[in-house]
Amino acid sequence: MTDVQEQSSPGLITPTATASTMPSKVILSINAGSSSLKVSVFSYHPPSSSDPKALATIQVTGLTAPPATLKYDRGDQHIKSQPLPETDVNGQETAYEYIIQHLTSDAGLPELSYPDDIEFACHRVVHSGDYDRPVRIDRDTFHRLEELSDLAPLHNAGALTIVKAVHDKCPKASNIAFFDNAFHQNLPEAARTYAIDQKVAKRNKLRKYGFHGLSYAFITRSVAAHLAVPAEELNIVALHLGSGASACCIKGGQSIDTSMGLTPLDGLPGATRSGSVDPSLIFHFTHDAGKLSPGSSKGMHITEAEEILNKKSGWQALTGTTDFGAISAKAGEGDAACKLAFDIFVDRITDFVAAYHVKLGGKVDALVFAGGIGEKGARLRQAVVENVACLGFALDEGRNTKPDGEAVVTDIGKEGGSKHRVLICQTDEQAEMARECVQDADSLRRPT
Ligand SMILES: Nc1ncnc2c1ncn2[C@@H]1O[C@H](COP(=O)(O)OP(=O)(O)O)[C@@H](O)[C@H]1O
Ligand SMILES: CC(=O)OP(=O)(O)O
Ligand SMILES: [Mg+2]
Repeated sequence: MTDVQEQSSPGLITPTATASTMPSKVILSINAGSSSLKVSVFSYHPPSSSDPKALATIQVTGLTAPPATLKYDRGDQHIKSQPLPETDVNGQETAYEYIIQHLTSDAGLPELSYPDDIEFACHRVVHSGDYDRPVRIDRDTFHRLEELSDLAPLHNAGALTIVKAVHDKCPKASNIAFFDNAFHQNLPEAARTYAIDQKVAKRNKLRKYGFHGLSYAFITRSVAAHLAVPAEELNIVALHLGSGASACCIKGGQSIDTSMGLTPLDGLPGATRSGSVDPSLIFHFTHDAGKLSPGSSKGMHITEAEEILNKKSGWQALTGTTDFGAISAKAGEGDAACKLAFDIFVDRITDFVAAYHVKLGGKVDALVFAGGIGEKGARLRQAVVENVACLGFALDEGRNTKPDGEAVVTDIGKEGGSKHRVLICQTDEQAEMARECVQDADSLRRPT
């Protein structure tokens, strides 16, 4: 990748001229994570359903560890990285406004000069309840997804704020929701059922849903292609380690278990999340567990218990920062709190890798690291692989510390010394949405 100066503002191009000179259509793929907003711009040529072409990716990261940082890549050029003043960008909504303004005023991206150039806006919606396929968001679906905000308190509301902004500012775009839990829809009954009164469970839809599914779908396809194995035959243990972290056991290309549950709180700890704890712990932590937290809003009711476990725990509570890169570095320098946070993460990840290795009967094509920490955290990968060495995993130290930054999938396993492959996959939830969108474009497009 080369660094280039950003081009100045575009000259005025009329929407008609844009449409007549640009026969391709633009897809905006929007991924509202718990600490970041990542937006990619794609073009595609209807009616072709071949993979859309990535034009640009812009991301605001570190929303929970201000100042947030902007990173912008167009084509294969890195355009800029810069911190953003907290007064300008301090949450999903302001981040989106900043991003769309930035994209439409970049002369180097003539395909997206006006909001109306966007045909499809794809939104990553973490919790879908019962929807198992992407849906066009109309008034009815919007309200149904709004009702689920309580179950994904760090995600759904932020994503829906952006849906509203796109709807207001780009009225011609079709807004499509892609669901993070859809990949896990065929979890075996024993894996998805909690041992509670089944009448209540069914009535209130209390079961394991699992998340990070767009990422796991991308990982499954990319790793299968890399290993030249049909996706339907691929067995992997995949780790999506970002601000929210999860593990997934993928057998024959399908999720057969995953660490997140009814909500993204369960399983591994994260930036501000506790991960699994004894459910009784919260009643000893505070007597106000069941009271509504002041963080509740009209559209989202969360209790003190949920506020504490989702937003006041994890790396933030243990170390004072949500930046796992910094925690890793300080752990290496001997900082006790950071070392403990690092060791807790490694310990919990180890448990899932071991359990999923057994669920796959030891027939594991690869252990796959993905997400911000999985892709960039060499120390973390090394510590995890050392812990599961007895299962037949080993790293090539050189490739682990200096993986190929450009490849989607990189092999970091020890050649001849690792029974199972160890891979890094640069996962791309935005690309996954755009690809699924193009494949179903005719049924997803809003009627004219
Ligand atoms: N070099 C690094 N080593 C370990 N972790 C890193 C590194 N660089 C970034 N990270 C971490 O990646 C996490 C963000 O992951 P990402 O997948 O982008 O988040 P999100 O869940 O918001 O999509 C943050 O905790 C960040 O500190
Ligand atoms: C589901 C989830 O936790 O997502 P993220 O890691 O993007 O916050
Ligand atoms: Mg993410």
